[in-house]
Amino acid sequence: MTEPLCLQNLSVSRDGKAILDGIDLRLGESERLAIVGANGAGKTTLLRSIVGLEKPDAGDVILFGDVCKRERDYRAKRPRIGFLFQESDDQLFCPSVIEDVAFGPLNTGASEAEARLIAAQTLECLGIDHLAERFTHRLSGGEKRLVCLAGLLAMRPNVLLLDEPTNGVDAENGARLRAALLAFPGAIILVSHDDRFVAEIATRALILAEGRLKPAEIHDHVHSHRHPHIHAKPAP
Ligand SMILES: Nc1ncnc2c1ncn2[C@@H]1O[C@H](COP(=O)(O)OP(=O)(O)OP(=O)(O)O)[C@@H](O)[C@H]1O
Repeated sequence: MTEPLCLQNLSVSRDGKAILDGIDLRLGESERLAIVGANGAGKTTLLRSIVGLEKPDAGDVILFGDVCKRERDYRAKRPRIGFLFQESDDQLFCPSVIEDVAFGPLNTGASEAEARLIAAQTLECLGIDHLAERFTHRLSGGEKRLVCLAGLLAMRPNVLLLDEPTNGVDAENGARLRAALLAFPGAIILVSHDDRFVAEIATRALILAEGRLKPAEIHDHVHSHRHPHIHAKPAP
């Protein structure tokens, strides 16, 4: 498959302030890349730029080998990219869980019966089939995260962009999330402040600071307790 994502010299600013300042990034087709950095560093802005929700001042977003400039370029690629928003309530909009997860397949041509079957299978794979008939707005924060992920996985995307997937997720659902991501065959960009989760999932890490991406090292070592760290790589 063609490389799913390439950013070339991408710059995005807001109110005259550079948020992303000449970002270059290539993502391999089954790579799991973590992007870490301080609050406000621009991680969400970077994810939004990838799917065309931010308009760059300069540079190129190349998705699956095609340069995307206009909304219709991005629209053609979005079904292949699952974007987990930082806020689950921005993502869930159907009354019941099963309807929400079936929405994507239904919207891309599956029959109602097929879409519900895909949704039921996806919920089962994630170990949350017991939530199928629940009202989405009555789920807990952690349950909502898993249901949002189910909605993305039901689309069988090539890439997942995950903005703080473990927010509000307890240990049991965290284990479900981890298993699902490790089994996912496509590429992942994981934005997270959860160093332990990053250490478990990511095959590469980058730090976003001052609008630029720098290589990071992932350490996951044991003292008296397990204690993962992620920090900037020393200059060569
Ligand atoms: N809609 C907006 N309008 C104006 N400024 C914004 C908007 N959204 C974000 N910003 C600003 O852009 C900068 C980057 O925000 P962004 O959400 O990308 O950071 P982040 O690294 O994802 O932060 P966090 O770790 O807190 O989620 C911040 O200074 C933020 O205040």
